[in-house]
Amino acid sequence: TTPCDRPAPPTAGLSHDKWEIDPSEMVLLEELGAGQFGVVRRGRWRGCKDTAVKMMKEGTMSEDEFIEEAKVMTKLQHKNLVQLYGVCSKHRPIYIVTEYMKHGSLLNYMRHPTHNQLGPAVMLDMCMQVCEGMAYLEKHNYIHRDLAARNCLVGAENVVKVADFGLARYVLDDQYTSSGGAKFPIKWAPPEVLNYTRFSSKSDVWAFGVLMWEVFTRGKAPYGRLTNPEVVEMVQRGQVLDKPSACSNDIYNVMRGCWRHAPEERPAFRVLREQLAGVLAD
Ligand SMILES: CNC(=O)Nc1cc(-c2cccc(-n3cnc4cc(C(C)(C)C)ccc4c3=O)c2C)cn(C)c1=O
Repeated sequence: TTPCDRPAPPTAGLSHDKWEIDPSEMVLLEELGAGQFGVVRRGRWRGCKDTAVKMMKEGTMSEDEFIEEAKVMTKLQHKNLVQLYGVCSKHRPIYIVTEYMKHGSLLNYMRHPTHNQLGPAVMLDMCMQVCEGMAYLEKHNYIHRDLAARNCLVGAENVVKVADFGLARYVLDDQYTSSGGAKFPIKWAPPEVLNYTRFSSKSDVWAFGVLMWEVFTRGKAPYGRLTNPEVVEMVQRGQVLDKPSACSNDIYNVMRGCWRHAPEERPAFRVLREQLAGVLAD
């Protein structure tokens, strides 16, 4: 039998005993795109397991710290998290090997004309799936730090999973890491992150509210063409995003709860899950 028929290892890793993946068992296929760390390609492990392989461009990531953290990340396993299978760290560039999601990013999926017909029920279900994955991270005291529709991925049957959780900590580009940098995700950041870069699961909740807005506007850019300084000014003043037309008042009230100025006033993901379930039922 092909190795994929072997019973799955008790852990998420691709091999039975370690997170170190043997690159000779990985066939690299087409390029999927480029992210913060360089090129990502589809891969085939041991001839049958679909994977995505991030090939870490030199100087983009603090690699040793990440390799240490990878052991923790591979233990985070949930149906709405993109599974980290392991790393190839014995050569340069190092590879980060994860589960493959065939429809790509949630943002592009929502913007795609054929998915533009997705109704509010499907949109709400997608938000609920992201919420489930985030509630799991919250339970494990794990902060994403860059939750947005672009950092979620879509698989078969509208399955949505949260990707690249925690990786922001290992980015070396200070255009991305400093709140004044051009690549800092200002439009997904709450006041305490804008002012003190104080990340928490409650700052992930703020970002989740913006992700809900992205989903219900079918992939619009939050705050339109406003510049980052203009958005910072608006958010400090307590002004929040308007209700998307595809969104009911109940759903918009859930979003607004995520945008309360004080982090402790925002609902935890485990509470958001109940709120969204309540709306689903209506
Ligand atoms: C058609 N199907 C697909 O394309 N599937 C897939 C595309 C990607 C993919 C392709 C290119 C770039 C990126 N990408 C994007 N943003 C990133 C952002 C960060 C942070 C640190 C800024 C959050 C880190 C890494 C990345 C990153 O690797 C991804 C996730 C990953 N996976 C697992 C797929 O199944």
